[in-house]
Amino acid sequence: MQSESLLDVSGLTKVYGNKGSLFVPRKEILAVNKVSFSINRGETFGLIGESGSGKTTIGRMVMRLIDATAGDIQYKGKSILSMKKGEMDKLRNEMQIIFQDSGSAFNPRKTIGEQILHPLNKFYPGNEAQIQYKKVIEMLDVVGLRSDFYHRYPHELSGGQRQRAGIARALIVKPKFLVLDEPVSALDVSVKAQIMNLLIELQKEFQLTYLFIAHNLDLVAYFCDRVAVLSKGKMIETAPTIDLFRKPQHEVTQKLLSSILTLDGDLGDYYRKQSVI
Ligand SMILES: Nc1ncnc2c1ncn2[C@@H]1O[C@H](COP(=O)(O)OP(=O)(O)OP(=O)(O)O)[C@@H](O)[C@H]1O
Repeated sequence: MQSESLLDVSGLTKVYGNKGSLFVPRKEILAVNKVSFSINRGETFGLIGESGSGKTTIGRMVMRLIDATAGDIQYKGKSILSMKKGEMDKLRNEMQIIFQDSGSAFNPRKTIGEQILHPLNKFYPGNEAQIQYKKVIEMLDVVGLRSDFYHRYPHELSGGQRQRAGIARALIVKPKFLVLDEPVSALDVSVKAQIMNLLIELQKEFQLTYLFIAHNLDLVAYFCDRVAVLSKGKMIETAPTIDLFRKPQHEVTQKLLSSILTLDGDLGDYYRKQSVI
């Protein structure tokens, strides 16, 4: 693995708030408080913390879906916060996001194939329809869906299949960096493992770099190279995954780890086998 950094986040801060009025008092929430981290090419960097700790807000700022209040985000050494729209649009195919239920973002009235094809048309306009169609079929195959899924509608797919389709739609534009915002939280345990394995295979195949957001540690141990722990908007600990599991420094991290110790069945066994707990 190359150790050159792909993404550098420094002093990133987000304050949510209303402006206030005569009748509504001004209220501000410091959701992310001076967070800094770097992600190396090919690495999977985990961001964990309890609900409301600011993980999703960071993921969205990195994707520039929302504005940062302060700080900087550099992608390949270039500040994305100061990029003009045209420049950012070009970057959009390199940076993609997968949500908890990517399927909910699909239009219920269009087929899966049409919707996977949509970003392809946007980023690579003018390609012949037949070539575009072939690319979509190839991508369906990459994520483990048969070609007939092209003509299916979102409601005809299971949760796991929809998440596969969501991953196909993100990958069709050949991204280099993916924000995975709780990508398997909404899925059944057995499907969770399949999707996680798929993400691991895809990372190898396409040399992807991941920012993996999760609210607990149950998948982090086998998925992430390094992990950062967030609490109330602040990054309280960051370490290679194995170190974090063996020697958690912070009370919040210890608490998150203790929830794994009580895990029943497969995952608990998995961690014990790996000697991480
Ligand atoms: N659009 C918004 N307007 C106002 N406050 C918000 C908004 N989005 C998030 N917040 C607040 O910002 C803080 C961080 O929220 P965020 O969703 O980033 O946390 P999270 O760690 O991703 O939580 P979860 O695991 O529940 O998704 C919370 O206090 C939340 O209530």
